[in-house]
Amino acid sequence: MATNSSNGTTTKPPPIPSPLRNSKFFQSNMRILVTGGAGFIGSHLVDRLMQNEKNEVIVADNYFTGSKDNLKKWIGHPRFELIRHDVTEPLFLEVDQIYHLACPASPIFYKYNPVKTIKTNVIGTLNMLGLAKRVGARILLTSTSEVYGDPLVHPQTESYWGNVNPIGVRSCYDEGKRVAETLMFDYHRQHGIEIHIARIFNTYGPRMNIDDGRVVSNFIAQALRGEALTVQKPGTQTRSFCYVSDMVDGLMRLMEGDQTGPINIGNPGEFTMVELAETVKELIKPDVEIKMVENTPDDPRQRKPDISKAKQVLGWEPKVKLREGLPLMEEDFRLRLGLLKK
Ligand SMILES: NC(=O)c1ccc[n+]([C@@H]2O[C@H](COP(=O)([O-])OP(=O)(O)OC[C@H]3O[C@@H](n4cnc5c(N)ncnc54)[C@H](O)[C@@H]3O)[C@@H](O)[C@H]2O)c1
Ligand SMILES: O=c1ccn([C@@H]2O[C@H](COP(=O)(O)OP(=O)(O)O[C@H]3OC[C@@H](O)[C@H](O)[C@H]3O)[C@@H](O)[C@H]2O)c(=O)[nH]1
Repeated sequence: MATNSSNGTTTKPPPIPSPLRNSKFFQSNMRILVTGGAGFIGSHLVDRLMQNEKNEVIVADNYFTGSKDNLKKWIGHPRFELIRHDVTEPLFLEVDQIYHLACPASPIFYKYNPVKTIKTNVIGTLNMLGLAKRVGARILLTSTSEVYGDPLVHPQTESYWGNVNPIGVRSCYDEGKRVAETLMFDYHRQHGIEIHIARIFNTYGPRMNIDDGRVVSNFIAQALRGEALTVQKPGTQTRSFCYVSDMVDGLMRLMEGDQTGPINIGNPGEFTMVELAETVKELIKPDVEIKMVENTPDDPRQRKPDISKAKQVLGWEPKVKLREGLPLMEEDFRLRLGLLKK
C-alpha cells in the first residue's frame, strides 16, 4: 500500500516485511524497537507499549542521558529486552516498528559533545532507516520544534521552513534533526519505507533528569532545594510545555496511522520564562527567590506549536495543563530527592 506523503506525492509500496513473519513458528506479536527507550520520553513510551500483551519491546540505548532505572520494572519480563547499543553503530534485529528516540534532548547534553550529537542524528538515523528497509519495518522519528530554529513565524505550522543557524552551538541538534527528517523522506520516496515524523515541542514530567539543565526540571529542583530560580535573560522568551503522557499518546497515534508527517506534537499553552518561574514559585515554594542569569547563544525567543494538523489527522490534543502537570513532576522529584512532603 502506497503511503500519502505530506506533499501529496505517492511513493512505491513499502518493502515486504521480514520473511520471518510468514514462518509457521512466528509469534504473532508486534516486535517494537525503541531506540533511546531508557530516557525520559522513551521509558514512558515503553510503559504504554508494554500494556498491550501483543507487543514485544526491545530497547536499544547507550545510557548517555538515560538510565536502566527508568526501565527497572520491565527488566526480566518475557516480552521485554534491553540492549546497550549506540545507534551510530549498525543494529541487526527483526522488528516490525521502530520508535527512533535516541538523541540527547537537553541542550546542556547535546552541546557537551556536538560532533557525537550530529553523528547520532545523521548516522544513527541512517542506521535505523537501513534496519527498517532490511526488515520492512515502519519507523517513527522524534524530531523537534528546534527545526524551526528562532522562528519568524508564530505559532509554528509544519509548512514553516524555519530560521536556523547552520554553524551555531545548537546546530549539532537543530541541523542534525533537520537532516534526520531529510533522510526519513528520502528513504520514503526512494525505497517506500513507511515513515512518521513527530516534531516534539518542550515536554516535561516525571523521570526527567533532575540536573539535566532544562528549564522545568531546573526550576522544580531549585525550588525543592530552596535555591533561587535561574531565569535566563531576557526572561520574556516563550515556550509551550506538553506533559509526557500527552506526548506518548500523540506518538503512538502517529505510529499507528498512515500519516508521514511532519506533525507538531505539543501543548499550545505558551508562557514566558518569568511566568513559568512565578508558577513554580506559587505551586512549590512561595518564598523562593527568582534571579536573572546569562543565557546561551541562539536561544529561540518564542515557540508555540500550531497543532491543527495533529487534531485533524490524529484526533489528538493535549489534556494535561501546566498547573496540573507540574505537581506530578514535583512529587516525582521529591521522591527521588528524598524530600517527601511533611
Ligand atoms: N523532551 C523534550 O522536550 C523533547 C523535545 C523535542 C524533541 N525531543 C526528542 O525526543 C527524544 C527523547 O527525548 P528525551 O527528552 O526523552 O531525552 P533523553 O535524553 O531523556 O532520552 C534520550 C535517550 O537516548 C539515549 N541516547 C542518546 N544518544 C544515543 C546513542 N547514540 N545511541 C543510543 N542511545 C542514545 C540516551 O541515553 C537517552 O536514554 C529525543 O530524540 C529528543 O530529541 C525531546
Ligand atoms: O535554568 C534555566 C534553563 C533554561 N531556561 C530558559 O528556558 C528556555 C527553555 O530552555 P530548555 O533548555 O528547557 O529547552 P529548549 O527549549 O532550549 O529545548 C527544549 O525544547 C526543544 C527540544 O528539542 C529540546 O530537546 C528541549 O530540551 C530557554 O529560553 C532557556 O534560556 C531558563 O530560563 N532557566
